[in-house]
Order: sequence, then structure tokens, then C-alpha cells
Amino acid sequence: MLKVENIRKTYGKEVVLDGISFELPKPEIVALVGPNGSGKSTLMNIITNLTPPDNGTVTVLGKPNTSPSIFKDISFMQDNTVLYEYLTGYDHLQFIADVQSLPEADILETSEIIGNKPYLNKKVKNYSLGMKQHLLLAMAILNKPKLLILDEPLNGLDPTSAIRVRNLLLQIQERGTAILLSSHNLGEIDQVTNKILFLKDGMLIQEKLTDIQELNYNISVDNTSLALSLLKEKEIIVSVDNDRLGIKVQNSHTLQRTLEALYSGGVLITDIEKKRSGSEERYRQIYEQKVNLP
Ligand SMILES: Nc1ncnc2c1ncn2[C@@H]1O[C@H](COP(=O)(O)OP(=O)(O)OP(=O)(O)O)[C@@H](O)[C@H]1O
Repeated sequence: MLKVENIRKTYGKEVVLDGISFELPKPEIVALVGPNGSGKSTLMNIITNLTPPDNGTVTVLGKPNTSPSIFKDISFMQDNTVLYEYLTGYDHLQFIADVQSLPEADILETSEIIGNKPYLNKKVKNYSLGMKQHLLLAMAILNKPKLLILDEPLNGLDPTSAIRVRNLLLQIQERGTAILLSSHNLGEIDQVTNKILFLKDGMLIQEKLTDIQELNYNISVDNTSLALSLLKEKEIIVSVDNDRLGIKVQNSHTLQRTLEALYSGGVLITDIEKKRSGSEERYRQIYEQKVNLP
């Protein structure tokens, strides 16, 4: 659905992207992650043919990304600077519907899904950050694209809206759309995908975090040896680190069984700590380097 080959981009002497290659072979969600200024937006702009690369090619649905015929199959949600302050949300959607010959019914259906119908006739200058995000997302999915590129889709959304958007992305993907999204919210990323492209020094580190759905807990107890024998009896796999029990659980049922076994065996639980999610842990390994101060 998307093939990016050997993309290089420089701004003056700055090498922003240095030979980026990756593929989205099927409808799936892939996250693009990296610190501020690492080149995420630049790469998305190149994929969607808004910025020319110095080198390399992008193929969308088997055709070069410069081909006019892919126009209806690809959408790009950019940041809110692309919105016109003095137009309404409806005006923005109607413009896209007109250009792509989409029926008006699609505007209403999309707004229903996104939940921005109540303020569709307000001018964008009166929108909150979250309202602008909703409009941008509605604009991006209006044409039911096969490839959806989203730059920070969850930025500025309250928790309820973020959950709604997350579920929406999963539904869109299930219906056959490949999604490439950038986000700084690693917790949110973990909820929608375990495939992550980390951008570092202009290059990609591609990861499929297999244990992403797995939660790790550290449990502190008053009697470690008793706890270990109780859990062994129940065949619950557990490790010990600094007198704390470390357990990996695939679902809340394992955690409940663990706590029940400890409680009914008379072990006092003094602390439960949920450890970091997979992508957050990996992010720290990749980007956080020790700084030696003089
Ligand atoms: N038009 C431009 N002219 C000059 N430099 C640019 C241009 N666009 C981007 N850059 C530079 O390219 C680098 C990557 O910027 P980019 O916006 O792609 O990063 P980003 O990962 O999307 O950052 P953020 O997470 O802050 O949105 C930055 O150093 C930026 O200054």
C-alpha cells in the first residue's frame, strides 16, 4: 500500500532524512515516532508529495506518489495551520467534497462519526484546539482513503475524544485502510499498534514490539518466599528483583489470580507498580543518552 525507498532530504547543510526506506504492505497501523525536529512532518510531506525529496522514491498503491490517479486514495491530516479561520467547518468539508465529487451525504455521515456536527457551521476562528483536530480528521477521512497519513491526530484531544479517535482508527484500518500516524503520546500508540518507526539522526529504527500488549507489574509483599510458593502452586510465572515480585500479565485475569492467591495465602501486599509500556521503554533506550557534565 505504501513503499518508501531511500528518501534523503536536506535543508541547507542539515541532513533531515538520510536514506529512509520502509513498507506498509497491508492495511495496518504504523506509528512514526521521534523527538521534536527529527523529521516526522518532513517525511509525511514527502510521502504525500507536498515536499520533493533530494533523492528516493515513494510508491502508493503501486503508483508513484506524483501520479494524479492516487489523489482519491490518499489523505493527509496535517496540523491546524492548513485551516481557514474565516470559513466554517462545513465549508472546509464541502470544498473537499466538491474537488473529489463526493455526495453531500458523505459530509454529514463523516461529521456524525467524528462528532463535530454540533459546531460544523461555526467559523474556525472560534474553534478550540480539539475542535480543530476533529475537523482535520473529518477532512482526512471524508474520501474514505486507502492510505491515511496522520500528523499528530491526538494532539489537543480530551481523553473521551482521544478514545473515540483511537477506536475510529482501528475501525478504519479493519475496513482496509493503511494508516501511518505520528504521535508523541506513546501510551496512545500502544493502544493502536505495535509497529513503530523510530526516527533518529535521519534514519529509521523499525520495531515490532511483540510484548506491547503485555503489562508488567512489580508487586511488593511482606513475605517473598511464601508468596513465591503460593504462586508456584497456581502455576503463575513470576520473577524476583530486589525482594519484589515481577509478573507479566497478558490480561487482567492473571493479575486478579495473582492477587487472590497472595491474599488468600495470607501475604500482605504493600505496593503494586505498573511498569512502563513497551514503546515508552524502547523510546528511552533509543533517545535518552547520558550527558556527561564537565
Ligand atoms: N521548510 C523548511 N526549511 C528549512 N528547514 C526545515 C523546513 N522544514 C523543516 N525543516 C527542518 O527540518 C527538521 C525536521 O523538522 P520536522 O518539522 O520534519 O520535524 P518533526 O519531527 O515533525 O518535529 P515536531 O515533532 O516538532 O513536529 C527541523 O530541524 C526543521 O527545522
